[in-house]
Order: sequence, then C-alpha cells, then structure tokens
Amino acid sequence: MSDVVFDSVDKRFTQGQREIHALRECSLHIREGEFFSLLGPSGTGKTTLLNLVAGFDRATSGFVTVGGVPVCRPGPDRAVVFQAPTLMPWLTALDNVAAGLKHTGLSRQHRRERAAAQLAEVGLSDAAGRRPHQLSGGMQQRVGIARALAMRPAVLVMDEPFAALDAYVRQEAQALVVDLHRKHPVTTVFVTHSIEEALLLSDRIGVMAAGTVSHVYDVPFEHPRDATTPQFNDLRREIWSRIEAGVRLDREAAGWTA
Ligand SMILES: Nc1ncnc2c1ncn2[C@@H]1O[C@H](COP(=O)(O)OP(=O)(O)OP(=O)(O)O)[C@@H](O)[C@H]1O
Repeated sequence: MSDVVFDSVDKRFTQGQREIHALRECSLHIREGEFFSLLGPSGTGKTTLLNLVAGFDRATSGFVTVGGVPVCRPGPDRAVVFQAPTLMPWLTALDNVAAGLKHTGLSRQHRRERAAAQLAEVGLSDAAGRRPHQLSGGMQQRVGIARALAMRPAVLVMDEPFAALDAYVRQEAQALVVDLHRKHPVTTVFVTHSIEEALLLSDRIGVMAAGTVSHVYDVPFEHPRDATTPQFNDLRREIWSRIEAGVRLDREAAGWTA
C-alpha cells in the first residue's frame, strides 16, 4: 500500500516572537496510485504539506502516514522532484540517476543498467554521458524525474517541477509525466500554481486555503486531455472561484479589509 494520509495535521513555525500556523487540522487521503495535485495561493501550506510527506519536517500534531506507516524522516520509498533541478554538476546524467540508487543494495552494474533504462524512458538515452551544464533546463528536470523514478518509490513528491520551464518545454514535460504515470502509476503528490496544469495531469485536485485542503475535485477527463473543451473550462472556472474564495478567507483571518 502506498496511500498518503493526513489526519488532523497541524504545523506551526516560530519566527522570532511570531507563530505561523502553516497547516491547521489538515486531513486528506491520497489514494494509492493516483495523481493528486495541490493548488492554492502562496502561503497556504502546499510546500509544508509536501515536506511532511517527504519527511523533511514533522507535524506539530496529528499524523502523516504512507501505506499506514507514520512518516518520521526522509526515506527511499518517497522520491522528491524540486522546482530547480538538484543534479550533481560533476556527474553525467547517467551517474546522477545511478547515484540515487547508491543505498539500494544493487550492484554498480545493476545501478547503471537501471539508470540507463530510466533515462531511455524519459527520452534522454543520447544525453546519458552529458553533465548538467550541457543539458537544457527541461532536460535537467527530466534527469531529475528519471532519478526519482529509478528509485521505484511508493510515492513521488513534486514541488512545482515545471514552473521555471518555458511554455513549449513545459507542455512536453507535462505530456511525459502523464505518459510515465500511466505506465507506472506511482502515488504522486504534485504542487503547481497552474490550474490548467493540474487539470491536464491529475486524477484529483485539492485546493488549499488557510492551511488546509478546503475542497477536492475529481477530474473526469480521459487522457490525452483537451484544455479547450467547455467542460475543461467550466471546471477551470469553478476551481478558480474556489481559490478566490480561499484568498478572501485568508485575508479575513489575517485581519485584512478590502
Ligand atoms: N521553515 C519555516 N519557518 C517559518 N515559517 C515557514 C517555514 N516554512 C513555511 N513557513 C510559513 O508557512 C506558511 C506556509 O508556507 P508554504 O511554503 O507551505 O506555502 P505555499 O502554499 O507552498 O506557498 P508558495 O506557493 O509561495 O510556495 C507561510 O506563511 C510561510 O511563510
């Protein structure tokens, strides 16, 4: 099992005298094998939630479990892809992917074979011998995805992985992720600021407001998805108004007046 469960999770940070309540009584069930996106304005706790899944941080109260097991620290069952590629500049693409497998117990030969197969799956066989500075941003991000998937994680955590890519490369990366997820339905938690991206990729979308997931949408469209259909646009509009309502709620909670 690799479902992700948040059960009444609170996360508070202390900054000087100030306490920041980043997650409030947040409960959520991400099903095994689904592609789940989180949307919401800046500061609503999306990255905080991802960090708890990844085990980079601990909840102040409540529980986070993966496959029924409480998350206490990072582990090879949860792979992370960040917005900025985090490749080792002195290693080739192949070695960067293989490096993620160091602690798997696989022999060096097996690690390299698996890394080569994973690079092929993201369309980068020809670039296996290149170092990160010889790769475009989109290619670097694909190496990062290959490194994450080569670990055969139970959960894939992605924090705005395509935000820095130009529109065309971003579209290619989205198509790749859809394709990979259909081949290997790894439970995926994906943060984005783009409603369209969430609608193109996800099985379900959680909208965050005031430190919790205020609403979850099912995305009923078959792949490949068409962002120009009336149904797609209706759902886009509905999610947009839900996010706007969340912004108003946050501002009221913070004591803003219009
Ligand atoms: N390590 C930290 N120390 C103090 N405050 C933090 C820390 N991490 C997050 N916060 C605060 O917690 C709140 C939620 O932050 P978080 O980064 O999770 O939001 P987000 O929805 O991911 O925002 P963005 O879309 O801008 O990335 C914010 O008020 C943020 O300033």
